[in-house]
Amino acid sequence: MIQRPHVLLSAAVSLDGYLDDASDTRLVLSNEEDWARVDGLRAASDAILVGANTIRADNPRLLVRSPELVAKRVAEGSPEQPVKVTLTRSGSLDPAAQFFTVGDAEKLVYAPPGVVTGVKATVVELSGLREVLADLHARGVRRLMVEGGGAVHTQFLTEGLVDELHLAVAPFFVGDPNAPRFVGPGAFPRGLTLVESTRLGDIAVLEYHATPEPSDVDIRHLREAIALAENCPPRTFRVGAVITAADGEVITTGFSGDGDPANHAEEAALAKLEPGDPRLAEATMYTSLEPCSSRTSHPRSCTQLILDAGIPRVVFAWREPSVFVDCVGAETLEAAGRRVIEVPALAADVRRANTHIPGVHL
Ligand SMILES: NC(=O)C1=CN([C@@H]2O[C@H](COP(=O)(O)OP(=O)(O)OC[C@H]3O[C@@H](n4cnc5c(N)ncnc54)[C@H](OP(=O)(O)O)[C@@H]3O)[C@@H](O)[C@H]2O)C=CC1
Ligand SMILES: Nc1c(N[C@@H]2O[C@H](COP(=O)(O)O)[C@@H](O)[C@H]2O)[nH]c(=O)[nH]c1=O
Repeated sequence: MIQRPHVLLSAAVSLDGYLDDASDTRLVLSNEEDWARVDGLRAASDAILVGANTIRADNPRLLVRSPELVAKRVAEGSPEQPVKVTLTRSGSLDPAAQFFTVGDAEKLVYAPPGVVTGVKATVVELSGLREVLADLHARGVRRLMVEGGGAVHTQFLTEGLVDELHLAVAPFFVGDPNAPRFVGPGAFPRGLTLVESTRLGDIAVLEYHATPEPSDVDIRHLREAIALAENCPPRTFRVGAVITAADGEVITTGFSGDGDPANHAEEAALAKLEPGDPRLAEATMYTSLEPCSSRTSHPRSCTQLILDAGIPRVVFAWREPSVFVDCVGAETLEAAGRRVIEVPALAADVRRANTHIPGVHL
């Protein structure tokens, strides 16, 4: 299983959810007390990440400011300052930006090959965010603070890669649609629990923890299952399924019509394994649609197949609508003691693959 750092996402927002105004100068939302809180979060991190646009717009230093906090880091055996990290596709970064020129911290730039030149930093070949996190972990980063901006926050949240979210809410409105928002449109699949709310003068600080299920690994495999449905003919429901072993490794996949035109996705995936495969006892079934609970084309429903295979955990995106039958797959599995996790934030992607079915709309 790929290891990644703990990710804490931090932002200051206006009451209407903006990170900045649309002017050339940076909007300060935090007050002194709040900056001190942010400094504490930086000091507790191994690395701080911002998007390239934040470097271009704000020219941040990304340093721990308090000498006491710096001394505490050193006393604990950490470098004086956290590693600075940025992401860019364009490579458009000014070598004179304070990100590169202020402080002795290590600087990492994740970018496609050849686009970044002239900066005093280690340039690492970029693929996806998960690969960035795996690379940071391999470099010893265990706690990553993501400071923004909105494009970066949106990606971390929609990929389910945020463990903690700390939001400072300033008591005013920006009210300008040209200003950057905290997050853009997208599917936000993980739940958040409010664990602390603190008042710092006029600033409200809200601290959330991501719910453990669905995890980022669950989100990744469920999206793989949803993508598999693209292989299905538009005959009946177009569904994809992925089964993983206890270590998260994919052991089989399937989609509607795979192997036999009447096969359901879960059935097709299971048919590729030996009956009684011992990995199934700790497996997770990811399926884009709730497993069916009754059918005419084959003798056993997918719910029954999952029960018979001994799969203890099922993650799905879209609860079956009552188009053909009233499905009770989720309830039946739960009643049998199986763990069932529904991720409705991803249901729109499944509906999109099924608009050929009467009554299914986006
Ligand atoms: N209030 C607050 O707490 C904060 C406010 N801000 C504000 O946010 C605004 C900036 O936010 P925003 O415009 O959304 O930009 P971001 O800072 O999120 O940066 C976006 C840029 O980062 C790069 N990037 C993002 N994701 C990836 C990826 N997966 N792979 C490669 N490169 C990637 C791209 O750079 P490229 O274009 O070079 O390819 C992209 O254009 C500023 O106004 C700033 O003041 C920022 C941080 C905190
Ligand atoms: N404006 C704003 C934030 N902006 C963040 O702080 C960074 C500035 O870092 P530095 O140059 O080290 O002070 C900036 O690039 C952005 O990531 N953060 C907050 O907590 N509150 C605020 O009001």
